[in-house]
Amino acid sequence: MSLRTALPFALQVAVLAVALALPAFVGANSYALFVATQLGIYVIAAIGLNLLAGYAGQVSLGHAAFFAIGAYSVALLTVDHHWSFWAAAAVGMVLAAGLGVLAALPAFRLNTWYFAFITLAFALVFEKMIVEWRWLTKGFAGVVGVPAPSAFGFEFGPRPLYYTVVTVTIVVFILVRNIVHSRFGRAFVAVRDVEPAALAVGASPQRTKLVAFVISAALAGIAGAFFAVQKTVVTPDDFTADFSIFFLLTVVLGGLGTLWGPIIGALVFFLIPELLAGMQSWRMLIYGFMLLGLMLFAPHGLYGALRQTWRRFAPPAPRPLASAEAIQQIEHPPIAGLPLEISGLSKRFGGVLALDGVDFSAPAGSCCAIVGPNGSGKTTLLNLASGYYTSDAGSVRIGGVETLGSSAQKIAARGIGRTFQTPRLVADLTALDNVMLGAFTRERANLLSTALRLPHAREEVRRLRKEALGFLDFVGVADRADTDAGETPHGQQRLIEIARAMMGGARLILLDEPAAGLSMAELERLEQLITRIRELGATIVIVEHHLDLVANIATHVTVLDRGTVLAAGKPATVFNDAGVMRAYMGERALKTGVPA
Ligand SMILES: Nc1ncnc2c1ncn2[C@@H]1O[C@H](COP(=O)(O)OP(=O)(O)OP(=O)(O)O)[C@@H](O)[C@H]1O
Repeated sequence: MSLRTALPFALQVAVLAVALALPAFVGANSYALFVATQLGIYVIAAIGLNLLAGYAGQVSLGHAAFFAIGAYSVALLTVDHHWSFWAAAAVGMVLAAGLGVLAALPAFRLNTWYFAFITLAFALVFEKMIVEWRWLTKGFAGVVGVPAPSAFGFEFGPRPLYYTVVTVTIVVFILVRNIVHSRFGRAFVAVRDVEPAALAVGASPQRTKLVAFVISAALAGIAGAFFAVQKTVVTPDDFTADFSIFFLLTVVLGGLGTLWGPIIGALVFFLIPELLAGMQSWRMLIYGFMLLGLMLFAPHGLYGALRQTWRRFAPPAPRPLASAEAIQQIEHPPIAGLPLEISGLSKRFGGVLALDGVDFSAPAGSCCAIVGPNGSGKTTLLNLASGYYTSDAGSVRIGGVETLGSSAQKIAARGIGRTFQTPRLVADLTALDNVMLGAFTRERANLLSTALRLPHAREEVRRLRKEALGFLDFVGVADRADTDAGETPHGQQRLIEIARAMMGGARLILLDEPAAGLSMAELERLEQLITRIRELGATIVIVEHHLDLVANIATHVTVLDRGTVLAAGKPATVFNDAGVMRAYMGERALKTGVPA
C-alpha cells in the first residue's frame, strides 16, 4: 500500500476506532454519548440526501418531513399501540419511502428548482399537518415517553443504542457506496450531468430520480426512527423547515456527490455548534461566519478541500492500464442489424419547417449517409428517429416496428444506439464507466442485489467490465479506460461514445457528425472502425459533412436541403449531381468538381 492510499485508509480506521471506543471513555448517560448517537442519526439521513442531491442532482428542501415520518411512526406505534421498535421503524421507513414517491412523482415533471420548492412546500404542509392532526400526533404537546428498543428481553440503553446507530450507519454507508459504484450510480450521475446520455443508454430520467428519491426518503425515515427513541419525545418543533435546510447545508458543505462528504459535513456542522455551546450569544455568529468562509474558500465542500490539499502532498499515481490479457480474450459476435424506414417525416419548430415529408431508408447491415448544408434538418431526423423529438407527421419503423411516439429510452432499449454532434459523455465518470453505462438496460441485477453485492451481481459486473474493456479496445482507446471522460481528448470522446453505443447491444447505430474535429489519423481510424462495425452486421446511419469519408464508407447517400430530400442514391452518382453540388457544395464545386 502506497503512502497515497495508506493515509486515507489509516484515517478511516481511526474514525472507526474512535467511534467504536467512545463509549468506553464517556459515561453511559453522558451528554457526549447522546451527541455522538445523534450525530450517527444525522449521518444516516445525510448519506441518503447526498445520494439524491449529490449523485442524482435533485435538491430536496423537504427531508425534515421524511425524517418526521420515521420519528412519528415509531413514537405513535410504540407508545400508543405498544409495537416493537423494530417493526415500527420498518413501517416508518416504508411510509417515508411511499410518501417520497407521492411527493416525487409530480415534482419530477418540473425542473430542479421547482423540484426543490415542491419538496419545501411538502415539508411545510407536513409540519402544519403534524400540528393540526392533534387526534393523531397530539399537536404541539408531541408524543412523550418513547420506549427504548428491546430485543429478546434485552433493553437498548444509551450504549447499545449508540452501537446500533453506528452499525446502521456503517451498513448504510456500505450499501450506498455499492449503489453509487453500480449501474444505478452511473445512471444517477448521467441524469444529473448529461440527460441525453442517460436517454441514449435507455435509462429513464424520471425512474432514475425516483429510485434516488425513494432510497433517500427511506434513509431519512430510518434516521427519524432512531431519533424518536433517542430523544424519547417527539414534537413538531423538531422537524421545521430549518431542519431540512440544515441537512442540505451539511451535505453541500461537506462535499456534494462524494461518499465521505455527508459524514464530514455532519461531523463539522453538527458538532461545532455543540462545542460552541458555552459561548451562548456568540455561537451562532461564529457558526454563520464559518459557513460563509467555507462557501467562499471551499466551493467543493470540506471533503473537496481536504482531497485537494492531500493531492498536493501525494499526487495521484498513474492508474494501471486495463490488462492487455483481459482485452485480448474478447470476441465480438456478429450483430443482427436492424433496418430503418422513414416515410413522410415532418417536424416544425415554430416558424421553421425543419423536415418536410422526408423519406429515408437504411436496409439491415447497410451504412447509409445523410448529408446536406447546415440547418437542412439532418440532426432533426436523427433526433426523431431516436425519440428525442416528437414528429408532426410521418412514420419511423425500426426493425419493422413503428417507433414514432416512443420515448428515447424505450427506443434505445430496442437496440438503437446513437452518438451526438457534440460528444455527450459523463465527464466525471471514467471512460470505462461511460462504456459500462451503455449496458444499463442489459444489466439484470436489481437494486437490492446490487446494494448487497450478491454473487450473481458481482459476476455480471465482472463480465460486463471485461466486455466494456473489449469495446474500448475495439474503438482503439483501451489505454484511456481509467481516465475521466472529461479529461480525454475530443477525438477519443467520439470513439468512447461509439463504444458506449455498442456496449448497449446496438443493432442500428446513428452517428451524428462523428468526424467533426478529428485529426487526419483519427479520421482514418474512424473510417476503419465504422467499416468493422458494419462488417459485424450493424446498420449504420451517419450524418456527416466530411464527404470523402462518406464516399468511402456509405453504400447509399441521402441529401437533405431545407428539410426536403434533394437527391438519394449511390455516393458516386449523388455527388456528381449538379443540383446537389450547387445546393450543398457551392458554385466552386460545380465548376471544378472539387467539394468546397
Ligand atoms: N430544438 C430546436 N428548436 C428550434 N429550432 C430547431 C431545433 N432543432 C433544430 N432547429 C432548427 O431546425 C432546422 C434544422 O436543424 P438541424 O439541426 O436538424 O440541421 P442540421 O442539418 O443538422 O444542421 P448542422 O449541419 O448545422 O448540424 C434549423 O433551422 C434549426 O435552427
